[in-house]
Amino acid sequence: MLLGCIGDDFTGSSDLANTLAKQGMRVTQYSGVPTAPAEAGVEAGVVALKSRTIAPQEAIAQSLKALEWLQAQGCRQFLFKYCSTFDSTPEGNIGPVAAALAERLDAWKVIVCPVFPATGRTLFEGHLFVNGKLLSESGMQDHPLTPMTDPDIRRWLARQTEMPVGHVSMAAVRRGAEAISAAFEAEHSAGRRLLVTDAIADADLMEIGAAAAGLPLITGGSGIAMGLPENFRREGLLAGGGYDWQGSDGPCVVLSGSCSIATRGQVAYHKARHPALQITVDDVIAGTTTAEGVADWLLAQEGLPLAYATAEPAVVRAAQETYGRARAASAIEDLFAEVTRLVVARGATRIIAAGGETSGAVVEALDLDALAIGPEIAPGAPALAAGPLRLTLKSGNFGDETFFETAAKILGGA
Ligand SMILES: Nc1ncnc2c1ncn2[C@@H]1O[C@H](COP(=O)(O)OP(=O)(O)O)[C@@H](O)[C@H]1O
Ligand SMILES: O=C(O)[C@@H](O)C(=O)COP(=O)(O)O
Repeated sequence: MLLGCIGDDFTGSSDLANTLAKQGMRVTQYSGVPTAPAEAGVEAGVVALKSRTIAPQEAIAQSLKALEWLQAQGCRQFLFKYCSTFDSTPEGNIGPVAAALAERLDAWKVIVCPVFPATGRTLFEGHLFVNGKLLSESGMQDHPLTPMTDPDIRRWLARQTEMPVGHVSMAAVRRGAEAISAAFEAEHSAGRRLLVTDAIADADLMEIGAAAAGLPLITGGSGIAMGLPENFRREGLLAGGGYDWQGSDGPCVVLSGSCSIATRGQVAYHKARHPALQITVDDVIAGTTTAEGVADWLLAQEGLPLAYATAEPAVVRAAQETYGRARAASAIEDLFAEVTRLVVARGATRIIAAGGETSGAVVEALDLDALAIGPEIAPGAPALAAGPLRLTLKSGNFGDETFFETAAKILGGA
């Protein structure tokens, strides 16, 4: 294994695995830190954690454990993957985890770059934009767990960690890999260690990737991985070839716990055309909606059934005010976890999950050790395979409104 990756959620990890696979690396995604050594032939290992919104100390502990396993597999470079919208709170967990990994790896020039141009995430003068809007005006300010109210990534990161934050501007990035390396060096000389790096296009990420050759630790969204495989290829270290994808035509269900704008559009589109069951926090907590009931309903439907807790920000806020943010979230996540266990036990072979936390609950419920990476369904969202199961873990804001239909077809082998 050459490149060791730690993802702070399950959708984000599959997004990263997709990028690395498209750039020609043999990738496996692991659910949590494996207990056994990796199988032979894996060039990039992505350890998916569900550490985005847990307590910072716990996120650090899990990330260091993942790092130790990846080191034991022989990795020579490490990547900490977080969200392209920098999903975190003023306490963390991006800053605390990045700082802990940097300390452990003795890394002094640590790139911080959430940019993902294919999904509209760009960074200019340290400010993050989503489809041309400042992060804090993009809808992310209403996220149920990590409301992003400041678009200045340098300022947000500096609230999370005492490790000095620097900046590499677009002016340097546009001059190419050598200039970027020189800018990293200048920041390092000035005592700055977490280097927020501007980029607005794939070409920028390729240059940053080239400048990252040999750096022990890189952090960012999946875009920052684009240029890394080429460094290994140049050294003759990549074998080429990938996973031979085959679909499954078994029963397919869609489970959506994401309340992000793109998912809300997908749910609206889907429920106008397919059977759809709305799940509310009130009903789950009152016990009037049960996992058994939802599973029964899903498996009794024709077409492509959807169970969704997806709701508008005002509805989410009301549930959080009544039950607290954590209780509302875990009520929905625990329900989807149990629904997943039940539908798979009863024969479902295709699962489409929407939302990072939701997908984490779904995959953890299935106790899957390793996921193989199949074709891309939408930018950042690949098809995945584990034994007879075919699944996709869709980040909240990825995919067009037909995503669930398209995913079902690709998981089916189309
Ligand atoms: N109706 C709702 N009210 C309150 N919280 C909700 C509701 N529906 C879903 N949630 C919670 O919101 C969170 C959404 O996060 P996530 O699944 O990561 O989606 P995204 O990828 O869009 O961020 C989950 O913890 C989920 O359980
Ligand atoms: O980088 C991204 O945007 C995604 O890979 C990701 O991490 C999204 O997280 P969720 O929206 O919470 O699924």
